[in-house]
Amino acid sequence: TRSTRPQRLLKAVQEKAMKGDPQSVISTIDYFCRHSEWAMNVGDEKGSILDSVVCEVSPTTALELGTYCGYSTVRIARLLPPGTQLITLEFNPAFAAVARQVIEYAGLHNKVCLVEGASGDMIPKMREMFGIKTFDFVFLDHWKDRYLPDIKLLEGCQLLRKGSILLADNVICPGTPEYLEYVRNSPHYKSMYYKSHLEYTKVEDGLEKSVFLG
Ligand SMILES: C[C@H](C[C@H]1O[C@@H](n2cnc3c(N)ncnc32)[C@H](O)[C@@H]1O)NC(=O)c1cc(-c2ccc(F)cc2)cc(O)c1O
Ligand SMILES: [Mg+2]
Repeated sequence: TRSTRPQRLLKAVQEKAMKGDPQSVISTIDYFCRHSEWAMNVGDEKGSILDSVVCEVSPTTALELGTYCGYSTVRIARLLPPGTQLITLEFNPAFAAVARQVIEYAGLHNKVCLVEGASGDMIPKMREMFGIKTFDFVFLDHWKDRYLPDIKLLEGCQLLRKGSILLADNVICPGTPEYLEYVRNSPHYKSMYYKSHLEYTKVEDGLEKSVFLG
């Protein structure tokens, strides 16, 4: 049967990237998505903004919602110092299988824990599964209508602390109107918008960074 796009992306990584070199895995995926097949990775332009926020926060505990092929997982994990933990949730088993191999190829499997499951089910289990107290950083990149219910779940499970940083992809395209309205008007958050473009295109998109105020 015909391969899937994530499988073709993985093949490009295995054939063209340097094993153990996260930057080469990132560049290979970006090249594949620009010149062969578009894929819904955060991409290089928004990826640079993600990098700068991760460096600024330098989180000890980080959570990613929506792994897909592991592109942003590699971007984040490559910037984390040893002893830190990035937990990434993906509920599609086929995507998770590809992501595991991309993360492994980049040599970052010791810094990443990929959990197969839906965010709504897994968030309440974070504390018992990983001994996590709170998350310093959360990257939201999963179903766009799950962003709002999931931050409310994170709040409800006391997994955010004063100063926790949320960074949300796709707040313009495909768009997360309810989420934006909430974080921009809630007294519990201070938000700012980073204008950019939809990965590998000229379409407007952006990232919303929100600080939880407690
Ligand atoms: C949602 C996907 C990303 C992944 O998230 C996993 N997922 C979902 N819900 C959950 C959960 N509740 N728990 C765990 N994992 C979960 C899924 O299986 C995908 O692998 N991302 C997108 O759909 C996405 C789409 C576009 C896009 C933009 C313009 C277009 F014309 C077409 C598509 C751009 C982007 O930048 C995206 O990020
Ligand atoms: Mg996205």
